Amino acid sequence: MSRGLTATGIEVAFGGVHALRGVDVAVEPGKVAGLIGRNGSGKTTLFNCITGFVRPTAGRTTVDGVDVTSLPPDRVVKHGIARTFQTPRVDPRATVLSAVLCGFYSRVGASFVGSLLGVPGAWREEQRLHRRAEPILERLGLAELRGREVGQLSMGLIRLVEVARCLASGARFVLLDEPAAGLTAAEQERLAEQVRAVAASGVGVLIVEHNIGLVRSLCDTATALETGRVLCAGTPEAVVRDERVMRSYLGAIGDLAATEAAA
Ligand SMILES: Nc1ncnc2c1ncn2[C@@H]1O[C@H](COP(=O)(O)OP(=O)(O)OP(=O)(O)O)[C@@H](O)[C@H]1O
Repeated sequence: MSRGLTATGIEVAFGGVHALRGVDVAVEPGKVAGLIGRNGSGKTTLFNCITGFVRPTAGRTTVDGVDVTSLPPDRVVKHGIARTFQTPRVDPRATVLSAVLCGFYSRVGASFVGSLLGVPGAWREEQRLHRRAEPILERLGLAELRGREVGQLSMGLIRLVEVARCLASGARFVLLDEPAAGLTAAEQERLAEQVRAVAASGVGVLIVEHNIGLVRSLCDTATALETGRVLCAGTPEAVVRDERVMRSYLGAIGDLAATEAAA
């Protein structure tokens, strides 16, 4: 059985718009795979496809060899895939801590119901989950904010809370959609450290990111999309230096130059 998350020959059409045309992407356990491409190239559609929000018209998605193509999102989650959204989906009235704990509850649903009903043992379980959440909050720089309502935070930090929830979920594969957007340089560095730590624990990460510096420093592999097709795939270094990628993804040239000037 092949290990990893693979999407092979994925095709998606919205009416006359071919959002994805025969896209292949693979994420190995313990590795970080980057997905780049200009706006509208199909990155989010690929995430939606892998996680069951959009049905492909052709192609196949497998998790550790098990076919999960066209399963609905709640069934895909059970195969060990968690994701974030470009516009975070976190209850703005939840505290930062409870929003992150939701990630654990998605795996141990009974505990949540138990704690609501005051079932004996549920309190101890709750405390155990708190102890697991704390290091993630700490490492992402969210510990001080644990009691704050999510809705009071900046969009960048709300995105980070969603990342924390996702990383806390115990999923074997994590899909992060532009997690660094709106973060300060220090917050981005903490995010990168945490993603590396999660990958080092054996989790496979697929990350959509426009920040080329972050892609180069964080990812083991990269895939560039253009108008729904794979333009180029390989090491991040090879992909960001590929002439076709540079031409297609103009922002990368500026980012690349800035990264090199800073190095
Ligand atoms: N629900 C939809 N209905 C119709 N067209 C859609 C839908 N979702 C995406 N598209 C189209 O599919 C193409 C790919 O969009 P997608 O959002 O996947 O690109 P993206 O690379 O994630 O862009 P961005 O970086 O702006 O998020 C675009 O042409 C977009 O307009």
